[in-house]
Amino acid sequence: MWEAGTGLRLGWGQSQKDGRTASRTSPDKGTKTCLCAAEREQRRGRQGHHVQVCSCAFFTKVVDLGAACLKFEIWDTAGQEKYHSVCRLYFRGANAALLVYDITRKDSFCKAQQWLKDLEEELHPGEVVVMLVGNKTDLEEEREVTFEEGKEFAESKGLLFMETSAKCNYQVADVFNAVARELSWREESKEGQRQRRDAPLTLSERPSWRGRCCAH
Ligand SMILES: Nc1nc2c(ncn2[C@@H]2O[C@H](COP(=O)(O)OP(=O)(O)OP(=O)(O)O)[C@@H](O)[C@H]2O)c(=O)[nH]1
Repeated sequence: MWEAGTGLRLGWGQSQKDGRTASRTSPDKGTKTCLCAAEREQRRGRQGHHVQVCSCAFFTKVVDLGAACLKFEIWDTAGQEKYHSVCRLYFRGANAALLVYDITRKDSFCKAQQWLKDLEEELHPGEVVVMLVGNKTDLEEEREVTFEEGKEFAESKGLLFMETSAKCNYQVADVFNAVARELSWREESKEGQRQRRDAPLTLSERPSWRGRCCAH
């Protein structure tokens, strides 16, 4: 089994507008804990465990890709402003991050963009798989961020993108599978590069193109 290092950081819910109450609360409150919970619910009885600590929750998840298994160590960090600085500590050493926003809150989408800037300060670009996740697709009639807006922003920053509903369990497992596939693919291509670099030079092979000396 290939272990994905120190794991996946889940960040950061930014808003709450509950469908039942339509109440607006802190723009830092979001949907990622439910996304994790939905994912855990789906694989109840399978591998993985969950531990709650003050500003974040920790759990593990194994994704089976067929050729390889990835074990995620997932930190679900609190989105609220008061935990902002402590949550930054969890970015370090991460292999992947999920930036979760609420599609019914524009400010949630903006907050996700701010969190991305923080993430970029802590992590080397290209080294970490980041997925932008627009959650609460079940509240389509309250949508404030279009699918295209999310997708365009994600593409402009080289992020993976998906929309989910934790409530309806829509595309929740797909988020984790897509991140696992991307991590696995990147690992394979790094391994391929290493092998090509370390391959011994075979002197008996003729180069396909024979350059002429500049003097002739
Ligand atoms: N309709 C709907 N509501 C959701 C969905 N996901 C989460 N919620 C609701 O959104 C609110 C916030 O969800 P949480 O998952 O606790 O948010 P969070 O991002 O973890 O919040 P912090 O940890 O405080 O940052 C809760 O009232 C959830 O019931 C969803 O897919 N659809």
